[in-house]
Amino acid sequence: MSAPTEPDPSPVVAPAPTGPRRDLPGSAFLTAARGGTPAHVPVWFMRQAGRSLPEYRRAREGTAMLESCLTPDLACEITLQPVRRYGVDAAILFSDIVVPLKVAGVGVDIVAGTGPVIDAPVRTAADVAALPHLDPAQAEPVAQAVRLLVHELGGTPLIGFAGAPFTLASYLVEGGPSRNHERTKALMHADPATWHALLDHLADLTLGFLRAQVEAGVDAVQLFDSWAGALSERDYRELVLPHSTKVLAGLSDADLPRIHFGVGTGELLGAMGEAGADVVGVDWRVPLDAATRRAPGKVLQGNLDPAVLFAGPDVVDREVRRIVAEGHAAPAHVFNLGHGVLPDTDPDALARVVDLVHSLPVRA
Ligand SMILES: Cc1c2[nH]c(c1CCC(=O)O)Cc1[nH]c(c(CCC(=O)O)c1C)Cc1[nH]c(c(CCC(=O)O)c1C)Cc1[nH]c(c(C)c1CCC(=O)O)C2
Repeated sequence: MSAPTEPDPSPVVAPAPTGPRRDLPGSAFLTAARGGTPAHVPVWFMRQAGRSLPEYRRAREGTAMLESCLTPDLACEITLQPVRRYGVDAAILFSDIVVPLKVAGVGVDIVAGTGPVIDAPVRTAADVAALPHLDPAQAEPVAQAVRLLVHELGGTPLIGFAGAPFTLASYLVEGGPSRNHERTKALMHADPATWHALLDHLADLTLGFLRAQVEAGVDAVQLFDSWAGALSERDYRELVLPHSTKVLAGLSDADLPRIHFGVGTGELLGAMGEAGADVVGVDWRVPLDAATRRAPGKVLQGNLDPAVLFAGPDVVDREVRRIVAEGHAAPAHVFNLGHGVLPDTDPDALARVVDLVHSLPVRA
């Protein structure tokens, strides 16, 4: 008879961050994200820092994407650019969802115009077992950028973020961006034990990366499960939700708003809210008054189609007014796009959106 085996010790999660978080009672973003009534409808944009801004293109000249993310002064400057230009109600840390993989030692690069590319895709149990863990010290350049930003931002809150386990797994398994996620779905269905081991590993990595940001002083976090909309609700609930729940639950003691976002997730809005988010991000496919019925009790974030910004000021004006009015059905609303700013977007179109959102009523 074999000796009883020790139970597998679950990875030790760092203790709750105890440092004082900034108190920003005047922040419209934090008030709305907590379900309160802000002085105006808060607005920020996913990918507000990036190629649509000439000052970003100048700052990035000659520096590779991941190197920019890991250079605290540069990451700080790029994060501040859209706050200065637009007067948005929140900054989002300039980083990328593959940064924690990179600093942990996974071979990954971001190829301009393509996205993240992985040197050695992860497809077997042995590949999963060989994945490195994240030592919090490896996140130091990111923590340093957060500390610089908290100092520079004054009353504007800073949103930290990470990629959710499924979206990270899709890049790792496919080896790069994928339209159909076929290798990822093959692994999850053909070898669920390896799949769950992979997602559990990524949940720990993501949580460790978010906690490093929280300890450095971010005021809210967003978990990007950008590609979750590729899944049926049934598969999402069985194969993904427990792992995203682990990440969001691991931050519950930090007392900050947690946003959960994906694209094409109309069918998943309820489940994504159940994962433990305070705020659910909605793309442009579902109007906010319908979204609030699918994710009852959740603050909503969204949901202007980023392509509408190319349709001229009258169309944008009409769409912004419609979205703010539909947002009145939710407990609170944070205005945003339904996905990231497209690189050819005219910054003046975004500036007009900010001014218009700020002028519209918070309640019906
Ligand atoms: C899926 C995903 C990635 N990265 C991210 C996601 C989740 C959000 C989403 O769904 O868009 C998250 C991300 N990436 C970036 C941010 C910056 C913060 C912000 O929102 O302003 C955030 C929040 C910077 C970036 N991340 C990237 C850029 C462009 C790089 C450049 O300027 O050359 C930026 C500003 C690169 C990147 N990184 C990724 C892609 C698909 C790309 C685009 C590839 C390209 O078109 O060149 C992976």
